[in-house]
Amino acid sequence: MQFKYLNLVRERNPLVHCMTNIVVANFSANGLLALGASPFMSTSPQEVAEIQTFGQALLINIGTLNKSDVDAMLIAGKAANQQGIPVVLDPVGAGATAYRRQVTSQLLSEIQFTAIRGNAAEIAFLANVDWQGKGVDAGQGEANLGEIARTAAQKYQCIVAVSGEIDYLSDGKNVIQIANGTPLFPKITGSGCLLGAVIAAFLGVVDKQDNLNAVVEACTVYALAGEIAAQNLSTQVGSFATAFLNQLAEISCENLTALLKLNKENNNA
Ligand SMILES: Nc1ncnc2c1ncn2[C@@H]1O[C@H](COP(=O)(O)OP(=O)(O)O)[C@@H](O)[C@H]1O
Ligand SMILES: Cc1ncsc1CCOP(=O)(O)O
Ligand SMILES: [Mg+2]
Repeated sequence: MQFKYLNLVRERNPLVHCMTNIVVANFSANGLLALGASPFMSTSPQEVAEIQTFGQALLINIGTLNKSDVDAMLIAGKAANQQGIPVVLDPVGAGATAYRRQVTSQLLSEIQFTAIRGNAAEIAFLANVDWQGKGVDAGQGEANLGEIARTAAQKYQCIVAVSGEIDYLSDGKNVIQIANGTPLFPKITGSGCLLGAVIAAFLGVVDKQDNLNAVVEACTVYALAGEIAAQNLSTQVGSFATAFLNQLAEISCENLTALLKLNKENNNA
């Protein structure tokens, strides 16, 4: 695999408008800054359409919802669609409550997303596949995650990334697996949410036809940064969060190839 978009993110410093949850806002902004992007956090209905006239990508994350935020997400998503700006959905806890189910369905019917990033439970819900989620966590299930990614990508006509021990990415046709990462990731809150923001940053520097490659590179760089950061840390989750932010800033395309566990498993659906 050739890494080409990471340097582009650092050169272009894309402005990523994050409509994200209150738990992860600070971590997400720090992660984007470390990577080389420019975070702008806002959920004000009065200004979110205007932001799409100068931003390079929009992230909509439903982690902590309220009516004003949902109104703003709909305004921002439609404005981004009009401006041709990539929009990423993180459907946090999508199937967990009736309100989240209703909001997710409304967002998906009124906004065309460029990519959706969620854990197994969240994307299984979108694909209408049985899975036992636990609040915002992935929970338990038996279904084939590559197929879930592919089904959701076909259904919503976008790139879908199912993150976890192995990430499964699909454009509705190809399914790509990334087996890098570290078990320390699920021990810090916001590691999935920041991944959605990082995907948005990568999408903000590429042409449409490169969207799948950009999402693959975003997830790969992210998982490898975590893997490198976790070396020698054992169970020190607090240190991991700091070391991971450092790695997002320090990781370079040159030292990635040897560690890579990437598998383009199935291109024939
Ligand atoms: N057990 C694991 N081993 C290695 N990497 C993991 C593991 N669980 C999650 N990851 C990585 O953590 C990051 C966040 O994904 P995830 O934990 O699935 O998100 P969420 O917080 O939304 O549930 C991804 O880069 C994913 O590859
Ligand atoms: C704990 C929590 N509760 C509502 S949103 C949120 C953050 C979830 O972040 P992530 O999915 O990245 O761990
Ligand atoms: Mg999540």
